[in-house]
Amino acid sequence: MNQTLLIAFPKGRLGDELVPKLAGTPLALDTAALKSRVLRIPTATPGVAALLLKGADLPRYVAAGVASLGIVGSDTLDEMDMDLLELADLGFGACRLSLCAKTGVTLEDLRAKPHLRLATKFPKATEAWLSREGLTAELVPLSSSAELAPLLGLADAIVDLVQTGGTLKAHGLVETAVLGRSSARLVAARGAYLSEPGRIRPLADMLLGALKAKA
Ligand SMILES: Nc1ncnc2c1ncn2[C@@H]1O[C@H](COP(=O)(O)OP(=O)(O)OP(=O)(O)O)[C@@H](O)[C@H]1O
Ligand SMILES: O=P(O)(O)OC[C@H]1O[C@H](OP(=O)(O)OP(=O)(O)O)[C@H](O)[C@@H]1O
Repeated sequence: MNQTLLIAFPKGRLGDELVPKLAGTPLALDTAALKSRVLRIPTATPGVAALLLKGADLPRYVAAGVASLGIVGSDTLDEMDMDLLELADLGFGACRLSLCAKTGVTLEDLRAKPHLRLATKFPKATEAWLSREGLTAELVPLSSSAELAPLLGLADAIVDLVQTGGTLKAHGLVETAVLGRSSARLVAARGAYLSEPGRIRPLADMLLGALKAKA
């Protein structure tokens, strides 16, 4: 390969799951570089490197063709209008997007509120659910620690990701409705993938093969 191929790698939870899965495979990330502050990490395959990115920024690198492939949660993809080709559901990073309220507050209680306030960093999925349910609400934009909002009166309920349910429990909250499910997806820029399949498809196969071998 004459030009380095870049894979957009997620930082955070998905990256924490992905890095060990790739250890010992052709796409293992260089451990010394991972321990440094460097954000472009060589892999075990010459000519292939990883860019460490936050989920919310990652689709942009792929859509622009800067990265040939990316790995990102479907919850993030669903919030963004990016023309990406979804190549595979990688299965890990599974969680659900749920409406959650204080224990004892039911979905009917929330429906009955004349002015419902929902705190979330998922406005698109929340608006879509509200519209399906025939409800309206004021959205309170938050980017983290949403569980505090109902406890402190900033909102009546939250729409947030739930995996183990441990964070909800620790704050006396319960799920009142599941809006959707999420897992890690392998994505490519539609144009680049279709016009240069000979370049990107072998890389996608290498990644899928590496994950399969370690499964
Ligand atoms: N319990 C969970 N809570 C949040 N995200 C989860 C969970 N389980 C799996 N995920 C996946 O991990 C992604 C979020 O990872 P993380 O919270 O580390 O994000 P990030 O990219 O650092 O963004 P931010 O800090 O803005 O949330 C989600 O988009 C989702 O696909
Ligand atoms: O069901 P659980 O397994 O407890 O996971 C759910 C929690 O994890 C995420 O938060 P994260 O730790 O990413 O922090 P954040 O509040 O900054 O998003 C999510 O927003 C929930 O708060």
